[in-house]
Amino acid sequence: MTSPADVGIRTVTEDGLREWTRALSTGFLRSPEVTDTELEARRGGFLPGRMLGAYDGERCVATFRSFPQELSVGGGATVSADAISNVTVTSTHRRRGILTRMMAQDLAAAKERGDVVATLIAAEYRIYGRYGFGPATWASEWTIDVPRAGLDPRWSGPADGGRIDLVDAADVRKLGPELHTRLARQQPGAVSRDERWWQVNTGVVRFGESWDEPFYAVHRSADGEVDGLVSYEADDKWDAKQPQDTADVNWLIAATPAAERALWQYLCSIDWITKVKTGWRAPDDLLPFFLPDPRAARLTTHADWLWVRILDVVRALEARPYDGTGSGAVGGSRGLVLEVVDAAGFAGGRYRLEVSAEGVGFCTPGVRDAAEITLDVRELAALWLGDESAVRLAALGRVREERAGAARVADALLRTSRRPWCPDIF
Ligand SMILES: CC(=O)SCCNC(=O)CCNC(=O)[C@H](O)C(C)(C)COP(=O)(O)OP(=O)(O)OC[C@H]1O[C@@H](n2cnc3c(N)ncnc32)[C@H](O)[C@@H]1OP(=O)(O)O
Repeated sequence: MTSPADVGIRTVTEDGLREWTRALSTGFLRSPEVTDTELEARRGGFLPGRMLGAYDGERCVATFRSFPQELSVGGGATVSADAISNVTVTSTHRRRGILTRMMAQDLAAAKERGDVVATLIAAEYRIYGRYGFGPATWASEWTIDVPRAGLDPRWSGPADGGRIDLVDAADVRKLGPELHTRLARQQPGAVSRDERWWQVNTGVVRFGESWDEPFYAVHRSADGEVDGLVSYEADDKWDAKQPQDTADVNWLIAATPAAERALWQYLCSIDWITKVKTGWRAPDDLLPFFLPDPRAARLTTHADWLWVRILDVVRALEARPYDGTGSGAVGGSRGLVLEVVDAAGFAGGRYRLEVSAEGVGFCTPGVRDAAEITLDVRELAALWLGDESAVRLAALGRVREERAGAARVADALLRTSRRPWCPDIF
């Protein structure tokens, strides 16, 4: 067996895409055959310098890809992210440190570029904490038992002058980007969708030989503005002459609660549909409470979703808006001194976070004041967008209070009234 040192990591050239794609499929337990269709799709997403492969001789045995992304942090602000995807190590070469080497190389490059964070959606919970990532957003999936929901079976279109129309893929590519930007601006945890995202998700770019066109429905407000869009599929299930179709939501985005309600109501009103599978929603989604009987929406999955690795603490903490000032939480003190531990050396140090009455954060690095709270950079990632509670992490022994009550101050500063949510998988 080759020693780990003989497995070289290098950036992938366009010529090497077929071999790299074969390794990617192998790692994800898909057929290793690389079709010309898939190769063409991969070529379209090729970013020089951002794809890594590990090679044992000429054979690619590990894959890693990153691409530029904007991560919304609330209040219309975003930070630049190094989005990581397509991470695989072939089973013959696992647990020999190959991922660790690829990750170190990619994160160093991201830091050098000036990215504020790195992001990923983790296949398994236990992989990425060791590299400084923490779960910054969670996602929930419900299955709605439509007959139990208590909705009025009579005509149920929007009563506020809005309307719902079915549209086709070309309309989605035209209308979707602006609507998504509108949603992302107000949704901490949302990530940017580039033109390619819309092409992949409307069948223009295809990885497989077949594509089943989904249904698309748009919600327009009373003044004609597009403020909601859903992509869904339906199976064709019958049981004893009774229609038992499930509507499977690929994605649903809405910029207003009215649009969101109208689209769920629409999905639950389609004849033959007895179940609606919601896809990945915010953990505090409005959905169950739109239904007269919220228990008709059964929670089928609740799991960590977007993992974040903070590379630049100052820019991360200054980018997001703050609801609270943290004032008065501990003996009238305002702000917080955090000791951030980062074994990889990207973001460690002592920082003071202060928040003005207007909700603007100021972060000073290298302060000499005594730390009030000590935490690893992965815990800071879980707290950063407001989802996790420092008091909870302190109870778990993952945040250390150097001053009694400091975790409560952290919560008063960092927590948000609605939870962050990332609607996408990448
Ligand atoms: C963003 C994404 O793309 S998510 C998709 C991730 N990919 C997959 O899940 C595909 C299947 N799995 C794989 O390809 C590989 O097993 C990987 C990529 C998860 C790990 O690659 P490896 O090269 O084996 O990891 P590496 O040897 O660098 O492991 C480093 C450490 O992480 C641990 N580790 C790695 N994977 C796992 C895991 N799935 N569960 C628990 N621990 C893990 C190792 O035990 C090791 O621990 P140690 O440092 O204490 O010894």
